[in-house]
Amino acid sequence: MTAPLLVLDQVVKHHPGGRLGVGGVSMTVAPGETVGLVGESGSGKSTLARLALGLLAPDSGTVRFAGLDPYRWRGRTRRAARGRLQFVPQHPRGSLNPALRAGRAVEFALRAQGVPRAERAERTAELLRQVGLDPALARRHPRELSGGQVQRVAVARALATGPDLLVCDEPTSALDPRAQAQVLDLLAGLRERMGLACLFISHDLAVVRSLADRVVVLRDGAVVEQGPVEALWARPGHPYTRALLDAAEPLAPPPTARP
Ligand SMILES: Nc1ncnc2c1ncn2[C@@H]1O[C@H](COP(=O)(O)OP(=O)(O)OP(=O)(O)O)[C@@H](O)[C@H]1O
Repeated sequence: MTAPLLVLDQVVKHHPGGRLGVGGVSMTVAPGETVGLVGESGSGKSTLARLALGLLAPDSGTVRFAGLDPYRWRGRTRRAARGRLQFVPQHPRGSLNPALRAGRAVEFALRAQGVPRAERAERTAELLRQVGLDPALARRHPRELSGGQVQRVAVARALATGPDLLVCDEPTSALDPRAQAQVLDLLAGLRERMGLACLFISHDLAVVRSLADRVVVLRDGAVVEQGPVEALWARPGHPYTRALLDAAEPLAPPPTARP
């Protein structure tokens, strides 16, 4: 069996003030696998994402990406490993500099990876095409792009470093249904074409069902249940999962299915 890319083992994290973020979480993401992380607001999803990305240190337990502790990456290891693990945020407008044209955001990511200046414009155009955007949009500022287009730029920027795993924290929840369906299609396509693994965080179970291979259900910082997506939908083993499923809205139809 292939070794998992991301491993969390008995991870505990309290926030300042003593509030529990996650309390003993163990989970994995295998190469090429999409794992949905679901749970109500405050269940610990974002805390877990930040631990996985090495932005927070666990109080106890271990986090490993490709066998290394992402919180302790330094120097050259950091640059190489950081490129393999990328983040797609909920509000990409907030993570793109409003003063910079969209293409520059992607170029900066390429520069950080040591891509020579002469190659950056062409690589940027390639990446924008890869996420379904016209490379001419590279010249626009974020305010001149739709929410869905900005999110695609954020994905292009994440792809610039050649990642093995994307951590996506509610990447579609700020989008209208049409843009949401397009970004979900994009992520599904990246998995098919590039074998990209994804830790996909969402409170929206219909979205998770459409994308994930496996689901991890968090409640109050603990995993109440995890398993393959269809098995979990057919036979939720925990009343909390059942309640989440009962409360789930059906996913809006993809744009092509609309009149
Ligand atoms: N920086 C912080 N300081 C103090 N407490 C925090 C901090 N970040 C998160 N928490 C607390 O940790 C718990 C888990 O929060 P977290 O943001 O991880 O949950 P979540 O499932 O991502 O929620 P949401 O869906 O609302 O984003 C919550 O009780 C939250 O109030």
